[in-house]
Amino acid sequence: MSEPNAQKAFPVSWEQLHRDTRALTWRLTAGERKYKAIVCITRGGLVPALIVARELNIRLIDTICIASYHDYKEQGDSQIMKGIGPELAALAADGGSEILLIDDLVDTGKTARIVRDMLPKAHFATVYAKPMGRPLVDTFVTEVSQDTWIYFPWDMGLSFVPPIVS
Ligand SMILES: O=P(O)(O)OC[C@H]1O[C@H](OP(=O)(O)OP(=O)(O)O)[C@H](O)[C@@H]1O
Ligand SMILES: O=c1[nH]c(=O)c2nc[nH]c2[nH]1
Ligand SMILES: [Mg+2]
Repeated sequence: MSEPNAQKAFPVSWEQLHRDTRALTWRLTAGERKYKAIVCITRGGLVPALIVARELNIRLIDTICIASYHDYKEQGDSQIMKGIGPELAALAADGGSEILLIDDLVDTGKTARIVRDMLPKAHFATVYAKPMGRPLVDTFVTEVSQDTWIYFPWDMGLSFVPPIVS
């Protein structure tokens, strides 16, 4: 995130994520392109990839395992722990024109740049986008400002909320 001190919160429930990811899939079906495989960027891309795979009836799914936010909200060096597997070598050979790359969001675009370099012809889709990363995404659903932190349902739990007026 470019402005770590100026933060707005954008909490996303499971239902909203499901709805937004279905909306992403509808956008993906609007184009002519057909995909033979999904490559999701773990871990955040796993849940959207499940939903898109179900909607597009794609069963060939691989992962690229990258971590860059080691401490909460603090970006460090990107660690690539796994690239695409040998089963997808033939599909990746032309740069991935029949591969759909999925992540939950783009923020600074650092992760997106790494996967785009690996598969330059793949279609890159995310559910959410921030302005710095947006030019690197082919299809997304909702844009939030750069100083917004998106809270995903797997990172949250039910807790007491103090009344507005006390
Ligand atoms: O555009 P960027 O600034 O690179 O940020 C976006 C990436 O950051 C998050 O992943 P993270 O590295 O936190 O790992 P995770 O998916 O395992 O939570 C998110 O899931 C994206 O992959
Ligand atoms: O849960 C998250 N929310 C975000 O807004 C974000 N940006 C990068 N990585 C992120 N992870
Ligand atoms: Mg991630």
